[in-house]
Amino acid sequence: MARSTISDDQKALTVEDATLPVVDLSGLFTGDVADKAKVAADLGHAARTSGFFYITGHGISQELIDAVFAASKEFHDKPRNFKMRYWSGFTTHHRGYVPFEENGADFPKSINFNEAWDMSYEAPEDHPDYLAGWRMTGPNVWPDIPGWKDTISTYYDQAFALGLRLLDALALELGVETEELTRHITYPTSQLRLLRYIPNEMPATREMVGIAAHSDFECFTILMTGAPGLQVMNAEDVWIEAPPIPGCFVVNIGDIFETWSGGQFKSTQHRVANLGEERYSFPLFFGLDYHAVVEPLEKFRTPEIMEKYPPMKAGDHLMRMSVNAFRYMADAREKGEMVLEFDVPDENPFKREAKEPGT
Ligand SMILES: O=C(O)CCC(=O)C(=O)O
Ligand SMILES: [Fe+2]
Repeated sequence: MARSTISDDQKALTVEDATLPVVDLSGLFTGDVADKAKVAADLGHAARTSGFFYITGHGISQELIDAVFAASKEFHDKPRNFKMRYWSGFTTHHRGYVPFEENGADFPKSINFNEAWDMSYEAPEDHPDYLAGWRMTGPNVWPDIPGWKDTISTYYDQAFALGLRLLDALALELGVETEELTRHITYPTSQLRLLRYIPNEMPATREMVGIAAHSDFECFTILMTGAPGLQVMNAEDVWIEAPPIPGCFVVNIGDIFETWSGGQFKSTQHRVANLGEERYSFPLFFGLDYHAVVEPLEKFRTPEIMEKYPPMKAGDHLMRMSVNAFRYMADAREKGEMVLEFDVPDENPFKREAKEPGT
C-alpha cells in the first residue's frame, strides 16, 4: 500500500463510485463494415462523454507489452551515469533520457516524481525540421543495451499502427474522410515515453505529484500503466481513479481531436498522484507532422467555434507546452539557443479546472 499521505485535493472517486468505459476494438479487425461502425459509435460515445476509455481487443500481445515493461525497467535500473549519457538535453529534438529534475519550471518547489526515456517517429538526419532544431523531429537515440532497440521499435510500430486504426474509426464516427486526417501524418511528432515513477516518502499534494494535471497535446494517447495512480477528470469535471485493467490500454482524447471536432470530443485532464511507490507506464502520444495546421474540420466550423479554436501548428502547440515542461528547453530559450516564432502561454488553453471529489 502507498506510504505517502494524500492531501484532499489529490483524492479521487474510486472505481466503486465511477468507472470508465471499456471499448472492445475487435470489430475493427474483422473486415466487416457493420462491426467497424459499431466500434466507431462506441469510441465516439466515449470520446464525447468522458474523453477517457479503456480499450480491449486491440491486437497487441501481452508478451510484447510485458517485454516493454521489462525493457523500461532494464534501462531505469541502470546507474545514473549510464542514463545521463543519453540526456535529452544533448539533443534539440527531445530524444533520450529525462531525469526527474528536468520536470517543470518550479523544481524543486514542486516535484513531478518521474523520469522517462523518450523516443518518437524515426525521421532521417537530413530532414529539414531536424536541421532546423527544436521541432521534435529527427532520428532516435538508443541506449547501449542488447535487444533493447528491437523491442521498443517493434512496440512503437504496433502501437502506431493501432493509432492509425483508431484514427480511422474516429474519422468514421465524425463523418469525415480518414484521408482528411492522415494527410497530416508523414513524419509525425508521435512520442513514446517510457516512464518510471520514483519511489519516495513525500506526501501527495498539489506540489508533490507523479505528474501534474494536464491534457495531452496530440490527437489521442495510447497508454499502458503498470500500477494505480492515474486519475482522470470525468464529464462532470470530477477526478476519478483509472487503475490498470489487465490487457487493456487507456486511451484519452488530446487537444488536436478536441480542436478538429470543434469541441465535441473532450481533451481530458489527467494526473498521476504521488502514491510514493515505484510505477511504470508508457504512453504513445499519437500526433501529427510538426507543420500540420490544426483547426476545426470544415463541417464543424461556426464563427463561435472558429473563435474558440484558432488555427495552430501541431508542432508549435507541442513545443510551447514542452518549453514549460522541460528545464533544459527553458534554459536553451533563456540563453537564446532556442528562438520560438510563437507565444508561450503560462497555461495550456485546453486546461479545465476540476471540482474536487465530493463537491
Ligand atoms: O503515467 C501515466 O499513467 C500517465 C502519464 C501521462 O499522463 C503523460 O505522460 O502525459
Ligand atoms: Fe498525459
